[in-house]
Amino acid sequence: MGSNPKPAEDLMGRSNGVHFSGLVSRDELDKNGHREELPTTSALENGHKELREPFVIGVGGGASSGKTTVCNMIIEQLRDQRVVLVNQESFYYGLSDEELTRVNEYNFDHPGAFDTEYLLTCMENLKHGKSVDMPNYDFKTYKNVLPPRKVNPSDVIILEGILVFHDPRVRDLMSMKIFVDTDADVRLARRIKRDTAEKDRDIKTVLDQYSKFVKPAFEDFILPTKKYADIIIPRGGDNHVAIDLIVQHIRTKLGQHDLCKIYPNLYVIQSTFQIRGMHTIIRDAKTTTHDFIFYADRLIRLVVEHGLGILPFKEKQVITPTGAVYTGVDFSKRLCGISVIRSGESMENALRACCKGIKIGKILIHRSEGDNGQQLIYHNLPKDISNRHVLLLDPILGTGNTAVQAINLLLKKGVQESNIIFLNLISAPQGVHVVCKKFPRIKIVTSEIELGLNDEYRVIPGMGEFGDRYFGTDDC
Ligand SMILES: O=P(O)(O)OC[C@H]1O[C@H](OP(=O)(O)OP(=O)(O)O)[C@H](O)[C@@H]1O
Ligand SMILES: O=c1cc[nH]c(=O)[nH]1
Repeated sequence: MGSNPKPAEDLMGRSNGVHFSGLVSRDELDKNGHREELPTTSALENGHKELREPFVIGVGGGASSGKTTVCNMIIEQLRDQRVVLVNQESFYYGLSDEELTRVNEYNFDHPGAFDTEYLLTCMENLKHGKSVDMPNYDFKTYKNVLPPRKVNPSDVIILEGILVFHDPRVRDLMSMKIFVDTDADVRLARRIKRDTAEKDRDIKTVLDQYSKFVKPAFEDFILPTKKYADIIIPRGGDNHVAIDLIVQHIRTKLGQHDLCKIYPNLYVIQSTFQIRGMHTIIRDAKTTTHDFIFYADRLIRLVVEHGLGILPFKEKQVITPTGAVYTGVDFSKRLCGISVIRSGESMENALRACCKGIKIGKILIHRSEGDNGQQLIYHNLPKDISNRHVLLLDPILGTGNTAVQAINLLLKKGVQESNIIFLNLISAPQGVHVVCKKFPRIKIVTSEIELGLNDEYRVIPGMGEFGDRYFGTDDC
């Protein structure tokens, strides 16, 4: 089996010399302005090589074998990871006018029906941390339509399609290859049901297409790729045991690079769709100040509660109104908050709302351009700070230089390193490394770990200048 597309006549299921002349190639899309430039800002382009490579999963198998269900189940179970799904079908070549007149004779199950070169480019870019413009193939018009779908790099990339294991170059990008193996009669029954209900086709047309293209293509091109699979899932999405095992394996693989494994004092709050939703809003450049404050406050409250949750505790027993004994814990008493002016001040209200009457001090550090221009300008700290647990408040951990200055001051004032809990909304891996290496006993609590920093030491993807967005000074 070769990776070269067959000539056009095979795609049309005949040998009458029809050519691909009318097909829209990816290059033409470029020339016609159908595709935007790839963004230049990406973590890897900026040389942050310690970023982990995404885990690329290929999910192949015959048409209607249950690949989509398998992918959805994996995505659902990996909900705390960034996962992006790439469909091979998005890379169908658009049909020429000539081909459109005899669409029933076009072989959509042939490897040559896909623009594998562009698929490869997109996958390579995603794998190397770059965003891509995914083509938008329209199944009604059989054409590529605008706009393309912008896809950002993720921790996990799933490439799904009937022929994703056909080209060795695409296979080589995959960390795991899954073949969904479903009996031919089940696949045919599903196809008849789907095409008659959703595509308004009659049974005869469906069966004709099946015997002319789908079945031979399965035998000639799809089934032979089964041997490349690391895992073969019989019964597709019905096989919950297989999917649980796959997800566990992916988690283990991702965990090998997990900052939390390297630094046990780093706490990333457990993600939920609510938390992802709040992040989606505050990261969106179009979000209004009002909404930014609302959702940043919600997230900050979660981070603050999580931070309070790792304070030491003493056991305490109380008598409930029923006269029974309840064995619980007593809150830590000697606490204070220290906010890094000005973004850290956005976290004070949440801390006050959780800890009645808590003392809050402030530190002002001037962050000049670049990555090491920090200068301590002002501080106002509780006099007895050395006897307290300190919740250090700053929503952004970027290079870590501001945090290092702030923590050095706290240590100089006699605070024990192990009594400092640094609360962030988002943390760049670079900042985590800097802070955790220098102060191995402090604890960091954050709601998301970022991809990295750009050339200007801004967090990527980040949320821009937090202080300006929160305090409404971004138009000044
Ligand atoms: O880890 P670093 O690279 O040092 O960056 C993080 C610092 O940058 C932000 O403050 P900024 O200087 O934007 O000031 P602001 O809070 O007054 O807006 C943030 O609140 C941190 O204090
Ligand atoms: O991306 C960044 C970096 C530092 N401070 C911010 O507010 N945003």
